[in-house]
Amino acid sequence: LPPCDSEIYCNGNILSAVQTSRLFDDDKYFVDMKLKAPPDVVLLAYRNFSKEMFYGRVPPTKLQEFVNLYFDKPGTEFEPWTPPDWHDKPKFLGRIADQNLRLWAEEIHNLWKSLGRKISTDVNDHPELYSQIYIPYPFVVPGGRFREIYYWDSYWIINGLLLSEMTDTAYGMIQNLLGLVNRYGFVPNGGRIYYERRSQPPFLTLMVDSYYQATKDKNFLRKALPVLEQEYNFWMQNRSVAVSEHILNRYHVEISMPRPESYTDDLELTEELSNDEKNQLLMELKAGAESGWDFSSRWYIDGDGNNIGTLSETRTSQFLPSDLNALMCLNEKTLASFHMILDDFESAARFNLAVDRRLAAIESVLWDAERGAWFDYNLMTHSKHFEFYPSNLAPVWAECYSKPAMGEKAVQYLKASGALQFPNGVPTSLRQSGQQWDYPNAWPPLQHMLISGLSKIQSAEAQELAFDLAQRWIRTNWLAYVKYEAMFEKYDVNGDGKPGGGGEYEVQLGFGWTNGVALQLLDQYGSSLTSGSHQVSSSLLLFLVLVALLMLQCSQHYDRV
Ligand SMILES: OC[C@H]1O[C@H](O[C@H]2O[C@H](CO)[C@@H](O)[C@H](O)[C@H]2O)[C@H](O)[C@@H](O)[C@@H]1O
Repeated sequence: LPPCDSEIYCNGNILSAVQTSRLFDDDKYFVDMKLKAPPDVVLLAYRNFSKEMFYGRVPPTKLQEFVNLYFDKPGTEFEPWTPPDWHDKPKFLGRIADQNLRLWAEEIHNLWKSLGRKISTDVNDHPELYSQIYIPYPFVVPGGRFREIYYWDSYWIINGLLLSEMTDTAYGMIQNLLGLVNRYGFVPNGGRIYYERRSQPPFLTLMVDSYYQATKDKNFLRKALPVLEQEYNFWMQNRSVAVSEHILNRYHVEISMPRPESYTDDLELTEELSNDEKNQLLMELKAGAESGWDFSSRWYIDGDGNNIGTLSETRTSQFLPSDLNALMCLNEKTLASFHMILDDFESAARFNLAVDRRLAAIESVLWDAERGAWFDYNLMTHSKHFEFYPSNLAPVWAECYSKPAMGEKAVQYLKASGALQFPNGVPTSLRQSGQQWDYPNAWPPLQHMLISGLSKIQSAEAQELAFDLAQRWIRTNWLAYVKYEAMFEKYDVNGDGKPGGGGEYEVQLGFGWTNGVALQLLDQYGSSLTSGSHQVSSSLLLFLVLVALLMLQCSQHYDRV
């Protein structure tokens, strides 16, 4: 892969000086700014400017002046845009029985307008002035500091858009991502040049499937399929490992620079290390970002047993993740089904064979019959990592297991795990590491995968649990919305409507995947979900009726007296 060679946005003296001087609260702010002059002009100006300073170290006030002179604030790369396919009464709203939830769903549906972005053509004409990667179709961003398209977020965003009957916007987002595969061979983490050497969980095939299920557009499928296969091959060639006779996937990034958008975090964490250790940790942190779980004790190499561990023990590439392999299995099944739809039986057979191999690999390496779930496999200790994560049930979501009894066992595993004791969602783990992909945070994509998986199991117990978790999640989102008039990227399982926290940046509002998941759950369970407040109002009503009766009785009594 060609490295990101921008001496402004990816490496170089200006990046280092601005970030280490902490001119901005969030390192991502600077690398999202637009250049007011071509990079060579800015680089030369900086060289001359810093030469005049004592010892070449530019004082922060002077540096701020330099930044003001040569950079525009983030966000100037967009044109005003309102999705033309937005309309105010998509059908799914009518299927939501609880009036509070229906009105709230309408507001979430409205949010697509404020989260829609169109990149101006100047980014295409002068890419050297921006870190934003030009993509031709408008798209929906997560929100807050996330001012660009994100790979796996887009799956839940697109599912929400399809419910909102915004098929054209969903189509454009998928075309953008297919275009990125044509350009890079895979989909980058997000639409910025500093993200272009790592990916995120590969959900593009499932996005195409969601779009196909909504439109039945075979022409679209025919054009998308070779690109999806290209992406699949990237993951099989660059992100796989053999364990005995099996091949399984992992996250793995071989670039050892600090992440420009989290520059000072990476510098601080690695400053005491030897060069080799530093390079290794920087690669593992990027693999953590590729997993979408950045960061989590899930990737700490010694994080089993009583020891929580620290971020510097991150060894993401040394795990074969249960959820990534479940996703790859579902991708293989979906690619086989696409070939069947297009009457290419030979290619369908090729992918069905891949599914058989994947199932054998998952069941031999990740499945634990005694515990009844699928666990990440540690390549260093050659053993499974038995901590609780919602991802331990990902094969249920992907329906990638060979016997129905395994699904039922997984339900019992979940019930005994200790993760269901929280009224506001299932936590990301049971460890409080201070990282954002750990306890007490609960994330929308994980809730959705868990609920959707349980709802596919036949037993009444699994179905009831799926509904119960959907009700808890909707209540959490709704309570937070009532309190803050906002949707958050993550929530705290211990507060009734409390946003999540921890990690490298402040909790963000918006929020693309949260909205997509809420709309999907409101659609799936809309006839039975409640906001809880009509229960309050019915008890209030009962109380008022009793008071009225009492007053009536009293007045009759006084009349008689
Ligand atoms: O700036 C730190 C990291 O931020 C992103 O990760 C988080 O937000 C993404 C957008 O919602 C989400 O996809 C990811 O799962 C979150 O952990 C970014 O993706 C990272 O690469 C970046 O280092």
